[in-house]
Amino acid sequence: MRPLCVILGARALNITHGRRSRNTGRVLPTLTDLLADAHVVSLPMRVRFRGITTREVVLIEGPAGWGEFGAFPEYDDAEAAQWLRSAIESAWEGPPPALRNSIPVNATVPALDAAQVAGVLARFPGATTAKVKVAEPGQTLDDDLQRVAAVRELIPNVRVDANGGWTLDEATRALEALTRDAPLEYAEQPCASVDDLVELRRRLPQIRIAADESIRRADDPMRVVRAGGLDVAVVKVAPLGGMRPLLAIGDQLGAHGIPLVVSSALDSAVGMNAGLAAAAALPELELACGLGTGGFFVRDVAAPRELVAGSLDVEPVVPDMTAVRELAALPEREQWWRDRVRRCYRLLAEN
Ligand SMILES: O=C(O)CCC(=O)c1ccccc1C(=O)O
Ligand SMILES: [Mg+2]
Repeated sequence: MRPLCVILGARALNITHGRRSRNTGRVLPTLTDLLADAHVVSLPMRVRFRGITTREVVLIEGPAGWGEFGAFPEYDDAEAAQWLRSAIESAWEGPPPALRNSIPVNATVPALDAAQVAGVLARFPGATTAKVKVAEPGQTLDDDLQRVAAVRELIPNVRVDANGGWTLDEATRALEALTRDAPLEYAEQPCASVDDLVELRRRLPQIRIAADESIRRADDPMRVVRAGGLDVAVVKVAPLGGMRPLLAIGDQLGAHGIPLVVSSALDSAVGMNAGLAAAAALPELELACGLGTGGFFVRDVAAPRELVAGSLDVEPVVPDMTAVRELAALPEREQWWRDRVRRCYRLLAEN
């Protein structure tokens, strides 16, 4: 009788507390517990975004709530492990203390025809800032100019996101053209390299430059800051390893006087909880966040969050288990994600 109690007790302890890493101070559950309540879902999208039309993520339930693991499929395990760390933080530690309960978000406009712009913006009621994708492979500067003009007719405050798609000279020409009739709030990742961002800021001192990939995909997210490559920092919870790591980087950016924009990685309603919680915990928030992409899904794992006067409520949502079942990924995709969780978990357990 007695040994059995000890075994059950130890297991219960694992489920509720996991193990706290001596190096990082963060909680690591057992792999068994991590996979016990993991659900792989495939969410159909209304529009092509980042070249994809369905978004697959793993939802993980832990003692503190739900977390999401959705590292983009082409990312290697070392990079994806940060996203798993983030999912574990949400499910085993929960959100940091909130300083606000509602977050203003930007409308996000994919690289569509100008004629489709009004339809997209209709999904962002009350938004006063729009982020427009530009520099899409296969499109021209003229396509970008027409799309941005169509957006400005409905939402004058526009930021653009090139996802590093321009060379230095292309960026210079494009941003001059895009600011001929009206200013841009900022230009997000116009070029891929930090050196080009630095030089672009020197060439176009009147246009604010934001860094996204130079933060989220860098070994050292502060390098672009030290180099002087940005005016605004776009930060995402999962690639930075969680809400608390995001807040720690936010502290450092704040010390440099750089404002933050918390943005989604095309997260499901569960992943969006973490983005909203991180934005709610920032000491300062002056710019609209990129957390309004939930409307891109035909169906999400919870009822869509309503945008009220351009803002989203911070209150976490829990997945609707009927939706989770109906949105379940195909068996081979489920296996692929579970294997990826195992590999990334091993990387986390080593550190
Ligand atoms: O910031 C937004 O408005 C939406 C999020 C977004 O654009 C995005 C979503 C998934 C992957 C990359 C990006 C990006 O900012 O480049
Ligand atoms: Mg971006």
